[in-house]
Amino acid sequence: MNIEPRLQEALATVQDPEIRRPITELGMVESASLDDGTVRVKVLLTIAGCPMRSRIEDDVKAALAAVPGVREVDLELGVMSPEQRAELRSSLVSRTTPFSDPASLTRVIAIASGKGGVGKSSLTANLACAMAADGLRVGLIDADVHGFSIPGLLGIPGAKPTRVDEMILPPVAHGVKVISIGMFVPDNKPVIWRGPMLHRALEQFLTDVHFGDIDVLLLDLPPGTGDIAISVSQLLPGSELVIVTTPQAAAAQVAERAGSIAVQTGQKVVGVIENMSALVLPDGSTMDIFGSGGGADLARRLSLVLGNDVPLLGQVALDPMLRAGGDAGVPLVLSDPGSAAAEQIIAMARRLARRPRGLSGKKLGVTPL
Ligand SMILES: Nc1ncnc2c1ncn2[C@@H]1O[C@H](COP(=O)(O)OP(=O)(O)OP(=O)(O)O)[C@@H](O)[C@H]1O
Repeated sequence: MNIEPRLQEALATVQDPEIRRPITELGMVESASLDDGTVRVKVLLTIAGCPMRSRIEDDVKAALAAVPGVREVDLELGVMSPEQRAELRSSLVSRTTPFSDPASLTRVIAIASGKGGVGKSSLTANLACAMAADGLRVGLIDADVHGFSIPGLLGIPGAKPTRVDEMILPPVAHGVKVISIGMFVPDNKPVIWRGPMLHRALEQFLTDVHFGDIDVLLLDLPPGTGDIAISVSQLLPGSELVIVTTPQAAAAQVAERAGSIAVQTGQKVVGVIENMSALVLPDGSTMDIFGSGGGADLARRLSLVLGNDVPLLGQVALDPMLRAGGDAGVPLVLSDPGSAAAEQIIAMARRLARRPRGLSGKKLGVTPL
């Protein structure tokens, strides 16, 4: 198809909001021509009833209207044929788990905890948003199969992924591509799957969900050392672990077990986060509701057990606003980035995402002359 360069250029600025690639690259522009100030353009949606229809419509019209000499935009919307969809799918999806490829440059970080309720999901949601706000391309898998809460924490409780045949497009919240097992079970029903089913579900997330090129993939693991933690280590052998604990000694002891699985799985524990640290009272004094020292203690013990330095990445104070941000679906790092708890999380997000990475063994995609 021959499209005038000026129109082609304008249309290339329009992205499919879910796939996040220019519509010109996705075969969505069937035709476009300029005649006496009027552009006639036909755009093909990936599926009938595409939820992004009006957004694409608006973006195409705005992009073309800005081309000098264009007075009117006559936009026709169509739907891709099954063959066109198959072509799009094969250009986007690899049937293997892309993140397990040793050449993948996506950093995969699984957030784990020993006990439940220590704030692992809240921190994962905040870390993901902090990274995205920093300009990184971020994916987030809510693998907390029995206690999935990420969609709610990110303000998209009822969101469903768009399916294009076998390809699954993750909803985007606050710039983060999110997929959760909760998006596939109707009416908040409990997930009663065990081992092999969970493994298969995770595998499907990793192969069929189109995250595209992302810098970081975060996984919110269930608490403890169950099936999912093992599956993550098998499906993503290069993944790293962050362990969340409270300052309480008993919680840190349970968390040590979650971190110690790295001895068996060969994963690297890249740090400990202490959450629910001292509450700052209105008069400026502090109160250690859950005791103190658990994070530093856990980091020290894991360093001994694993034989490498496991740092305490940071301490996040108990902060009612952090809880309120989760309830409202707007993580604290976005609603009040200047608060002490948000600053801690933002600093940890930078530390985790911006670590220099060893490139040994990775294909760089360049050929020396
Ligand atoms: N730093 C904090 N200050 C105040 N409230 C917090 C903080 N961190 C987490 N919370 C609150 O504690 C509760 C538990 O947090 P969250 O659901 O994130 O824990 P979790 O470890 O993911 O639990 P589970 O794995 O069992 O689902 C939530 O109500 C959350 O809003």
